Amino acid sequence: MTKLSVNINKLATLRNSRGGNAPDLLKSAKDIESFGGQGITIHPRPDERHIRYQDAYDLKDIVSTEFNIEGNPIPKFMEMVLAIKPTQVTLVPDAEDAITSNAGWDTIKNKDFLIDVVDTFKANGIRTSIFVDPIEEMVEGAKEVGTDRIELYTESYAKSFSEGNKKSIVPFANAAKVANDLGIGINAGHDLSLDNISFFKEHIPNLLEVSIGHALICESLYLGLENVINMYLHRLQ
Ligand SMILES: CC(=O)[C@@H](O)[C@H](O)COP(=O)(O)O
Ligand SMILES: NCC(=O)COP(=O)(O)O
Repeated sequence: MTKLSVNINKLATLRNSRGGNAPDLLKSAKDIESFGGQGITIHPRPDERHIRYQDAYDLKDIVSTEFNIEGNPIPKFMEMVLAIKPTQVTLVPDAEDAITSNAGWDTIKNKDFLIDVVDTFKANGIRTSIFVDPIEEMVEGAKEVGTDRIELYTESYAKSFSEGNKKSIVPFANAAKVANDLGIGINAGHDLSLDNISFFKEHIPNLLEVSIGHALICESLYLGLENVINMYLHRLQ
């Protein structure tokens, strides 16, 4: 079974657009869990345009499933994650002005830096995951760094799949084989959706977790949040 971690960044974006507290992020997180979500993911960015650092602290006592915090391990981010001690931290190399995540780590060039960061989080009992493109050398580099898991950056798969090209799964299946051979856990995320999730899961053995936000919230506008979560759970069995 693959766990579904619901990324609630988009709910924070909606809330922030009016400056009040609707939708109530803490209530939404609890509701998502009661609808069957097996984790809550947030990705605070330095400009706090959606999830704010304070949201992360407030969610600490609310999330009772797996809490996954994603971001670039700048000092402010590291301090926050170490104070909250979520289930998992996912390291993403985003530039400050990135609209959304747009690349995985070069785990070879950044080896020493990542070893320090991963060691720090693991010493504090926090599971680590490193966001990588589906490149076999980057998965091998992640192993060298000592991370518990990788998160496969799935935008290229999602884009090609929507254009009818299913061959884009190949690099992901190859990267997953390397990860499985090396004993690293596999997560995945970015632009996964009700349309493309089943094919992805079918081809990635031992897919432990997917984090999904943008498409899931878009789909919920038409189908309802509880219904959509259950549609994902059905596809991830
Ligand atoms: C790592 C990843 O792919 C997601 O966390 C994605 O970056 C969500 O961030 P935004 O909601 O800011 O697009
Ligand atoms: N790690 C990926 C994530 O949390 C959600 O990405 P998206 O579904 O919003 O593209």
